[in-house]
Amino acid sequence: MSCAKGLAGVVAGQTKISSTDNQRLVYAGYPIEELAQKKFEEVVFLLWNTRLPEPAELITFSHDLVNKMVLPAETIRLLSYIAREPQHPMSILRTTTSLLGTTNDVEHDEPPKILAKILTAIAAIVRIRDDKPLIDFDPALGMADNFLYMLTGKKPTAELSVMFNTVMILHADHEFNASTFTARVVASTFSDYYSCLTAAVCALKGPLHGGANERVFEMLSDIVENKTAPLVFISEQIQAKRKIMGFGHRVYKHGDPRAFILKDIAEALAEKTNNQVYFKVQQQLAAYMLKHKQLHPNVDYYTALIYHCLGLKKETFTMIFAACRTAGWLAHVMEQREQKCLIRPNSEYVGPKIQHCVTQQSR
Ligand SMILES: CC(=O)SCCNC(=O)CCNC(=O)[C@H](O)C(C)(C)COP(=O)(O)OP(=O)(O)OC[C@H]1O[C@@H](n2cnc3c(N)ncnc32)[C@H](O)[C@@H]1OP(=O)(O)O
Ligand SMILES: O=C([O-])CC(=O)C(=O)O
Repeated sequence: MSCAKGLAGVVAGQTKISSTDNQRLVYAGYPIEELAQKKFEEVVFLLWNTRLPEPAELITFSHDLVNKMVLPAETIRLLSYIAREPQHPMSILRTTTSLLGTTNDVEHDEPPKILAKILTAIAAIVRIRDDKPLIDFDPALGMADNFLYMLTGKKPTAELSVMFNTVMILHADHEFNASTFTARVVASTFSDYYSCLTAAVCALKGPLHGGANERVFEMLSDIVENKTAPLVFISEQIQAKRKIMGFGHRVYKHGDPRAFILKDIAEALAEKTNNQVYFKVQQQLAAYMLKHKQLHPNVDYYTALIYHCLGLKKETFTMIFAACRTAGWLAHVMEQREQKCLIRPNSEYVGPKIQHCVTQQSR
């Protein structure tokens, strides 16, 4: 038996939720470019039902999601300790996701409540770490607006609301990426929702996956703060054979379709918040990477600047990604459960040939 390194090119299962075929991202048949201007809840409905909601259904669905954006008092009490720990926020989120699966009402937790709770928990982690009071959801706002409000304490303007909904939609799903596949493996054993999500958070944390967005901003601030020439910086990194975070993709070899949309949002927000210096650096790095490595920015490249412009700290960036992707993880967990099939591939054994233990008598 031979194996494909990193399962590259291997079709590991079937899904109706999303596709990256032909280098395009499509959710349940709808191109991402057409969905980008919708409300986050509408896209969540699409991912969970593989159809868009009727107007009345959308109102009920959104209302239901938003009204579930509360945490049990006991969870908040525990979070106020856990979130202050010095570990990385993604480690805090890993523990929090697991913790959410141990409260008394967990038996009745279904995807809408789970998604709502995770968003609220992420906002709470950010606020607690900043020593700021927690913000209650506003029933007049949608889910993405509430999430941003609960994170920053400011109600988004109409313009910001459109941008943030787009950011959340573009991160919501991506077929069999590493974290979603992890969630599906756990789901395939008929484990519970929170176990699947906890495993997914662990996979997303790594720098080759969702953890890249934080490293992108680290690189940008390093360049800006040290007044290094971007082209000098990048050529040195490439010569040293280092990977440049936010570039390259396992599936997209001609550019990540999400990055094209996110680039415009990053540019607009950078201008609004006086952060153009970072955007200019990003443009120079991207031009170098295309010319010398034929590599394009991925989804994590421009979101790093977007989150910075929203006033978020870089350590929290991957949690924001996790919040958006929870919608997709839940869709895949539901689908995997319906498929009723254990994921258990084979391995190619490359260890020592058959040998025998030397017993006392044969010595
Ligand atoms: C949400 C997401 O997960 S999007 C991805 C986020 N991750 C990152 O941005 C981390 C940086 N990027 C990478 O590490 C990779 O591009 C990955 C892991 C995303 C995809 O990689 P793979 O498809 O496995 O390709 P692989 O890592 O084997 O790269 C192929 C070649 O391109 C090079 N390459 C790929 N990405 C980069 C990069 N960002 N910087 C420099 N070189 C790179 C590799 O060094 C390799 O070169 P080689 O053939 O000379 O050894
Ligand atoms: O699909 C992947 O490998 C990674 C990715 O872009 C995502 O999860 O959004």
